[in-house]
Amino acid sequence: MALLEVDDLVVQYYTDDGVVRAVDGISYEIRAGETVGLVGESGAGKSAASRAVLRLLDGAGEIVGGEIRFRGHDILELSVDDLRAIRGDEIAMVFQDAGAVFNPVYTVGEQIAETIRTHKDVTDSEARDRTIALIDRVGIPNPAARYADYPHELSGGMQQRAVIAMALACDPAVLICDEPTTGLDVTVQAGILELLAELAATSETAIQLVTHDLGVVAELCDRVLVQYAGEIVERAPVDDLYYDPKHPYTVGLLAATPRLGDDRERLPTIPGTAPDLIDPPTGCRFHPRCPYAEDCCASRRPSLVDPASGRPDNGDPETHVAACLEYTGDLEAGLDYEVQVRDAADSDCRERKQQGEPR
Ligand SMILES: Nc1ncnc2c1ncn2[C@@H]1O[C@H](COP(=O)(O)OP(=O)(O)OP(=O)(O)O)[C@@H](O)[C@H]1O
Repeated sequence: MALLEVDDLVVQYYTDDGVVRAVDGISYEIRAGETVGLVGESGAGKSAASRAVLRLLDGAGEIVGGEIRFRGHDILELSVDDLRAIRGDEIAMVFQDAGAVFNPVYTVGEQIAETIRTHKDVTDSEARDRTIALIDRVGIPNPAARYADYPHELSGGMQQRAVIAMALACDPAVLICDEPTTGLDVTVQAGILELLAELAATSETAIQLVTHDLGVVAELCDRVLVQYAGEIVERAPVDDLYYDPKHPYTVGLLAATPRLGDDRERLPTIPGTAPDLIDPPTGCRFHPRCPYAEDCCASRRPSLVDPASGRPDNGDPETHVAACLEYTGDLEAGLDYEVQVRDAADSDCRERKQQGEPR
């Protein structure tokens, strides 16, 4: 059964330049124990979608449509107190920025223990013991001694482990990790990813992993949602997405992801940039960057369909679906992915030449 169900969610930010529709009608569900990747380039609205789950949008942001249900209860209808009871207890978030999680004037251990005391009926010493066990579990050496450290006394990698310990404090049913390794050096990143993989494998905690890195998704996730310009353009079990991607955007992202044994010196990038969400492109939002775009792509908005049959998404999270007019029989020339990968590599090469960079 689904723990978390997001249905036709719409999130807007109000800015001086206009209304940014950061999330525009996305739907998905997450079941106990599974790890689901939400992937896409910067500005796709992944963070907005994830923050909306806990109603943690900042002042400029608003959920203007849709439903978010946790264990069947609509989160958008909950009172602030009921929401607080769920936050950090049943659903926890791991942000990129440890500074936003820990207060610099209290020790890391006190802050984790306080979270436990807020949500669970435990004595001070039980909260302390549980905290030390958590600090140990996330791989911080000398956990009893680290309990008394202030946040700034931990290295960047250790701080991020502490953030994860804080998120795990109450054994949440759902853990939302938003770019949990961004800004950390490669070795530290690998350690954090290993920790999350271990967590995914050994606990019933469902993980929603937000990242721009398909390599990370391949390592950790069971299923993937690909988000582009506020919309989900493809959804698939992880192997299907890697071995048989259906949306030209996903193909571009995969071409830009390094793989084991890759001997290309430089990876291709997707030509163009992510669109402005104040005034997104008409029709398929990817069409201005898509090598296969035809006239109809600028005027018709594709919805998620089963690529094999062209039938609308049946809502089964395991079904592979993609939003491209090719699968409803509307494209005349069709898709030829080898061309896209080659063209992307060529255009990348041309750009570098123009910039005088070595190939
Ligand atoms: N606090 C804010 N105020 C105004 N606009 C915002 C705010 N936060 C995000 N946006 C806008 O919403 C859109 C989606 O941003 P969001 O951060 O959700 O994307 P993302 O896919 O998570 O990208 P990134 O990986 O860079 O965080 C962007 O156009 C962004 O400029």
